[in-house]
Amino acid sequence: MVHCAGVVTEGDLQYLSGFNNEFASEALPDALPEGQNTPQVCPYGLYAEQLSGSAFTEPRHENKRTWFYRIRPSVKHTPFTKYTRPEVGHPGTYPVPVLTTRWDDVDPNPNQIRWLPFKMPEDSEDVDFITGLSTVAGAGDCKARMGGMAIHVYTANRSMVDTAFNNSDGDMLIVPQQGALTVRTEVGVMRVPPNEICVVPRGVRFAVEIDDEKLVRGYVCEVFGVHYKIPDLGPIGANGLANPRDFLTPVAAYEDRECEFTIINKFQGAMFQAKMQHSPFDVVAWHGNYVPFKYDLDKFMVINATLFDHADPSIFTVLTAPSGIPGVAVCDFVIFPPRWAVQEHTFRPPYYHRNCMSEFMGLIKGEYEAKKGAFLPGGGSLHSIMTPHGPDAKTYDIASTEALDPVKVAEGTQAFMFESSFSLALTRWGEETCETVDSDYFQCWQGLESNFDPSWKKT
Ligand SMILES: O=C(O)Cc1cc(O)ccc1O
Ligand SMILES: [Fe+2]
Repeated sequence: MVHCAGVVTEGDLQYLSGFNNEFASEALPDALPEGQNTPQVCPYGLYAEQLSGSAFTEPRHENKRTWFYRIRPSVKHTPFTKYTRPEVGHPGTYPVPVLTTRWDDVDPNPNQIRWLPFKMPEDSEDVDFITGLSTVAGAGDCKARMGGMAIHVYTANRSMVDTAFNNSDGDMLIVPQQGALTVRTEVGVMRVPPNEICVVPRGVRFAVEIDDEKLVRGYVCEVFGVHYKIPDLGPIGANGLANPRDFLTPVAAYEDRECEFTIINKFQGAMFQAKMQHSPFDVVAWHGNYVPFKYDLDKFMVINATLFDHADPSIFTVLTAPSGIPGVAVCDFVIFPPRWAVQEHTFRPPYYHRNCMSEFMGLIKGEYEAKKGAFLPGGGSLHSIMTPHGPDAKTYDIASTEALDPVKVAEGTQAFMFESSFSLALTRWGEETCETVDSDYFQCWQGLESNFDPSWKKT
């Protein structure tokens, strides 16, 4: 057997390793045209089709496109018509999902918000990734394309069948919390279990399949007008945090299948559908750098304070969707992975703070170090711009008196944050319909008593 460096095999799937590489992949030998993109006739009688992820004229290092060599061009479909998602859910058990980009649904709410785990569909409901997607919060305009984002949660108990999603609005970062997803895309197939994440760039068609009879749940961060990148490392050097080689892009995989297929298109926040008589997953070969990818969060090379004080969470940035302002993100995807805490004479948990950024947090597994036992996997929290937050009273008491031995913190845990420079607005679904807002959240800080002692003396 020949081992090809840069090709990673997981089960029956193969991936190409690297971030933002110029990749090439063919499912049949010689399916990629040699030396040019658009030959008069392509190998195997395929059609050439370019998918652009940047303006044609963007600087070379920002330029993104992929050439598909496919059985039929994507344009062979019936006209788009308005699509209404099938009614699923009902108040009291599984709340009706709502997908929106309207950020004035409810009055602004600066309060600290915590959600108990988002509710799963019942057996009697047929819910797939698309019908079970609900918008929790967001900001910015998907039309202006000057930056913006939407946070969604998905819950599902069915695979998408003969249906693909085409999001014309934004790139989707998908964070599975429960249940593995098989993400079938035009580029190839990815298997994404919890503790891995994937990104499907705007316009790349995909379908989410789940294992039989399983319930799945997770979080999605959609960004408008920008793409996710790995952050610059500055003085950290050439290595560290999320290393480029650990990002995996699927190899070409095609199906030549004639059947009635539905393309669901999210365009300017509205949903449309078009029919085609074949599978859109018919790309036999492709080359380019505008591709979906996945990443295993356990591969993150953690850097932290090794002597004293609490480092800002930007050291845990996995991916960033930069705004045009240097160092300011439309959204950073930050994790709080297992790591050693060794700081001396330090209050080790997150500090109390008010931030000029919005912080949405989710929990994939375990418990979060600032709110042990009270912030649950599959739930969430939102600490809006300038809204105070920090460890709960119990965490404060423990962390201000504990012996500061080296300890492994967050073992078996994976909490994450979508941190945005946008002032995120809750949707009605996020604030009411979802039925999991924990109205007692503020109580967790009410036990923080004054320890002030004016007679205190330096020793
Ligand atoms: O609020 C939070 O829990 C997230 C967070 C963690 C941290 O270690 C420092 C700042 C911060 O916002
Ligand atoms: Fe915070």
